[in-house]
Amino acid sequence: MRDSAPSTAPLTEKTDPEGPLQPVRLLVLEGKDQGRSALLERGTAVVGTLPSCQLVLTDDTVSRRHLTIELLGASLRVRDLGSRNGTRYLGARVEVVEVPLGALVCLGRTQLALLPETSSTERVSARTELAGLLGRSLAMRRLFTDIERVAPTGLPVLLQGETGTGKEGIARALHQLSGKEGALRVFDCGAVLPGLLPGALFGHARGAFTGAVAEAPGALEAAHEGTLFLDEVAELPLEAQPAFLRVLETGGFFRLGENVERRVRFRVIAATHQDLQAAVKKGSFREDLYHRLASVVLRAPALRERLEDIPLLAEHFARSLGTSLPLSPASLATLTAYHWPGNVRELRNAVERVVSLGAEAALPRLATSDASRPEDFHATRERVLQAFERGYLEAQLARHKGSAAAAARAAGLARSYFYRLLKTHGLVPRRGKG
Ligand SMILES: Nc1ncnc2c1ncn2[C@@H]1O[C@H](COP(=O)(O)OP(=O)(O)OP(=O)(O)O)[C@@H](O)[C@H]1O
Repeated sequence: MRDSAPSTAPLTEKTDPEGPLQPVRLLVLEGKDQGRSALLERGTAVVGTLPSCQLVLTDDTVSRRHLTIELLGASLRVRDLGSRNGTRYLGARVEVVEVPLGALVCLGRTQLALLPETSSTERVSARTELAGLLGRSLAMRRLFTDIERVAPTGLPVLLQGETGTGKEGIARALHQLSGKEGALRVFDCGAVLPGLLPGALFGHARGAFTGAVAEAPGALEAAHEGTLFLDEVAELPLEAQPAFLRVLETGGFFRLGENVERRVRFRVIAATHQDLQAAVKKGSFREDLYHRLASVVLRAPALRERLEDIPLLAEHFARSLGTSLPLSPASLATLTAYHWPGNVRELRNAVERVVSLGAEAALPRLATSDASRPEDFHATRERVLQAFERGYLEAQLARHKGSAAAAARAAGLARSYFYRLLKTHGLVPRRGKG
């Protein structure tokens, strides 16, 4: 059989209905062999510590022939070869799993990225944390590289991304790594009434408007020599936009009710979850201001595009609540199958619920509330089932002290079927306990 007896030479090329096979780079992101890589152009590659493998690793948590990776076209099939420490995908131990291009797979302590060769591997950072931002996924590692490159330039940055994806965190990281002496000043354009916004941004003189009993500086002055983070920038009223563009271009501005020009120097980072170019087309956002703000555009990826980050973030949030979060494979599968419309913020809330209510009470709400996810049914089903089966079998075996016969009885399954399931998941009942 081709998969169970992989050779080190490329195997027969497959024709795939989804198009020609594109080469994939197997790149070690974490572990003893970090940076080591191999190109898979066709067929199947074996990864392990034996010199005959296509990708040879020296990590002693990796087996001699640990797994195979088969090129299928738009996806890859990863098959564990009965390794000692197992193969993990999205936190769950897997035997055979079909993964998309760009997936991360763990072999013991080694983390392997399966990258389309066309995408630049040089942009992938080796770190999993940057200035308070956590991320293990490729999307976040690429973002880390971009942040490190852009931070010291002082260029305006436009952050785009859904709500809760961490745009403010990215702005803080850019500021922290910029070397600027001044502070980071957050100004949320959506949180101030449009009529009060110019005063809050530019400051005002005494008596500039009813209630202005004393003069006050605005956010611009507070950001002097630092960074102004303009959140929800699409909400900046059209009337305030020319004056704001002017301060970005010349550094000069007027407080409301004053005719003496003041000068400031700051870096601007703007963020929005809206399509700002569409707002330009619609006429609610000035095109010249858009171009000024969008010198560099960084995208904060949605959580469902970086499922590999979920275990890391969940543990982080649990730690910050002073506890730990041992998630069962089934809980992890629920978390990775969910659509996360509220992104990392919603994950943080879910972890809080798990910590106070327990996974059984908190997680089904996610599993049933996700009617909106239209895609990836088969992959999701496969993932959830695999993780559930394994978690269930492990728990039954543990409860019955390793006796497969007793566990099968308790589960209401035929013993032969139970054994087949154990074999599929690479689980071994305790010797003599059948
Ligand atoms: N990569 C990350 N690592 C650690 N924490 C994160 C990360 N991304 C987001 N968070 C956390 O998730 C929460 C939401 O993040 P943040 O407020 O930065 O999102 P946002 O994109 O600015 O949201 P909004 O568009 O609603 O303003 C915060 O508690 C933040 O600390």
